Amino acid sequence: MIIQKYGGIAMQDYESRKLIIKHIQKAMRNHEQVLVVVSAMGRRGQHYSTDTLLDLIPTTLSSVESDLLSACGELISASVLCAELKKGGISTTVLYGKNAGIITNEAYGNANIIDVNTNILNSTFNDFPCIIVPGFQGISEKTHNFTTLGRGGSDFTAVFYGHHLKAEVVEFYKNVPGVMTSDPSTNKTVELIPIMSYEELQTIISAPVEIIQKRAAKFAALYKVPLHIRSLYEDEDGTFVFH
Ligand SMILES: Nc1ncnc2c1ncn2[C@@H]1O[C@H](COP(=O)(O)OP(=O)(O)O)[C@@H](O)[C@H]1O
Ligand SMILES: N[C@@H](CC(=O)OP(=O)(O)O)C(=O)O
Repeated sequence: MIIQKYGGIAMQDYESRKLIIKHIQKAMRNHEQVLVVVSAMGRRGQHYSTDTLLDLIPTTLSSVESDLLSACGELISASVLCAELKKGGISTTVLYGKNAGIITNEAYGNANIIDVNTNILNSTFNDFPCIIVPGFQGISEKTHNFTTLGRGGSDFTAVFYGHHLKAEVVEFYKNVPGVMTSDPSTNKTVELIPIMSYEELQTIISAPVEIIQKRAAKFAALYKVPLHIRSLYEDEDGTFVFH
C-alpha cells in the first residue's frame, strides 16, 4: 500500500486537482491500496483554506469551535476530490471522523494522538482500492469533538498512517521539485537533494514555510517511515528519505 499526501497548493483548484487525479491513477496501477490524505484548499484568501475559515471567527485561543471550523477545510477537500475521482470512473470513498480512526486528547489546535483504530480503514480497502481521508484532524476520546493536529498537520496524518498501515512509502506532492538546499521561494541558488537522511531532513526544515511539518518529520524519523517528497507538476524523482 502507498500513501499520497496532497497539500493546500496541490488541492487549490480544479486544474491542479486534475494532476492529482493522474498521480492517483498511476498509483492505483502500481499498488493494490492507495490512501490519499488531503489538506484544505489553497492559502489565506482562497475560499476554503484553513486561514480563510479561521478568519471568520474572532481570534481566540484554540477551542472546540475553532477546531470544528478548521477541520471543515479538509472535509471539503476530501468530499470534492472524491466526487471528482468518481466522476472520472475511479472507485473511491471518503473516511472521516471516527471511521478514520485517529483518536486524540482535548488539546484543541495541537492535539496529541492517543490511539488509532485502522479496522474500518482496512476493511474498507476490501471494497475500494482508493480511500481519501481528510488530514490535520482527529476525534477526541472523551467528547468525540473534532480536534486538529497543529498547523501543517496533514503531513503528520500521512506519516502517522504510513507507520500504522506499514505503507511502502508516503509520497508528498509539492509545488517544488523536492527538498532543496534551501527554500527556493527566498533563495535563487538552490539544488535538489535526491536522497537524504531523517536527521538531515529535520535539520533543513525551517520556519516560516516548512517543506514538511516538523512534528511529522520527527515521527517519520522515530519509526523510519519511508518518505518521497516530489513535484505535483513534473514526473521527476524528487527527494527520498529512508535512512
Ligand atoms: N528546503 C526546502 N526545499 C523546498 N521547498 C522548501 C524548503 N524549505 C521551505 N520550502 C517551501 O515549502 C513549501 C512547501 O510546499 P507546498 O506545496 O506549499 O506544501 P504543502 O504540502 O504544505 O501545500 C514550498 O513551496 C517551499 O517554498
Ligand atoms: N490545512 C492545514 C493542514 C495542512 O497540513 O495544510 P498544508 O498541507 O496545506 O500545509 C493547515 O493549513 O495548517
